[in-house]
Amino acid sequence: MNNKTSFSLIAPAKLNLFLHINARREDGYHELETLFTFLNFGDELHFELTTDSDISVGGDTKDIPLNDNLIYKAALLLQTHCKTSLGVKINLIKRLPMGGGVGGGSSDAASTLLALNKLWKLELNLEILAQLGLKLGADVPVFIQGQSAIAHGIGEKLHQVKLEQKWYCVVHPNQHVSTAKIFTHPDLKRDTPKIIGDWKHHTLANDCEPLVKKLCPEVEKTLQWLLKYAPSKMTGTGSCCFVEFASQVQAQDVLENLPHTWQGFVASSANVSPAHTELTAIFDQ
Ligand SMILES: C[C@@](CO)(OP(=O)(O)O)[C@H](O)COP(=O)(O)OP(=O)(O)OC[C@H]1O[C@@H](n2ccc(N)nc2=O)[C@H](O)[C@@H]1O
Ligand SMILES: Nc1ncnc2c1ncn2[C@@H]1O[C@H](COP(=O)(O)OP(=O)(O)O)[C@@H](O)[C@H]1O
Repeated sequence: MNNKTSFSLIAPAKLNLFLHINARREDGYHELETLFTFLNFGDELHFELTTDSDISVGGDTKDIPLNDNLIYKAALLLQTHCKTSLGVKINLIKRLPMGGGVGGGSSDAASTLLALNKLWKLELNLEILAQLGLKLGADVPVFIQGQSAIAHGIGEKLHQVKLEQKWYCVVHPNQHVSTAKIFTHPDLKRDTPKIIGDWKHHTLANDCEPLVKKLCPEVEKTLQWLLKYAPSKMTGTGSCCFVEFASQVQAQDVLENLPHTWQGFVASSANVSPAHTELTAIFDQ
């Protein structure tokens, strides 16, 4: 292990390649089954060690009050858990749309936990970091474990899967969809049976899609527009929609034709989270 006192780390996007909701639990959370893949595109976080125990977060954070910022919450949680007197100065470059279903906030939190575990030399294992991460959001553990996976439970029980590398064009229809609003809506489909046997032999869908399309016509319009190129899907609780291709050129072609009212990006998928790949390169090589 080296003694780096400052470095940058990606907080990659995720896609839910399918998302089934099986039941609603008594605590309001939902039992789900979802297939996570990571993308080679995301926010960028810069970490600088300080010895004064202060945690500061700067950069593209204007819209989020410090105490609500998942980066700050993650750093504080880890500092408190490990009773360290070290601090950190964090800078965020935000590239992922907020409330877009690509997991930006959760990924920021996970990359913060992974980075500070190294910077503060805490040596917690991924299991402990994932348990801490779960306190911040149901999506955080998959970013901590860093392997494409089918998730069960509320998203924290992970079964690693190996997927073929694909190229995606991800489109943000300029709509913010609140995860809590979708999960509390009476019209959400919550009764998809659990997958029995191999998931590849099942009809796979995103159970949030019909409701989000109804509440948010721009999402419906985006999915329709993308259909010209390939079968289109929504990720998570929206609002981002995506199409999958074998080559970068095909995905880039969609992006180049995108109506100006929407934003998008092209990225390849990865079975190992790019945050883990980068951390290994920084600390273990
Ligand atoms: C739906 C998913 C699928 O990947 O993604 P997003 O679209 O938000 O990215 C996630 O499970 C979201 O994870 P995350 O965004 O971390 O959720 P949390 O902060 O824990 O919870 C946000 C809200 O969603 C609801 N929630 C979340 C997860 C779950 N399994 N059941 C739920 O009912 C809870 O009511 C909570 O109020
Ligand atoms: N660092 C952060 N980046 C993004 N969102 C954050 C962050 N900290 C807190 N949030 C809050 O989390 C919410 C969900 O954000 P995000 O993870 O980007 O969406 P989604 O879960 O739909 O992918 C945002 O609307 C925002 O209020």
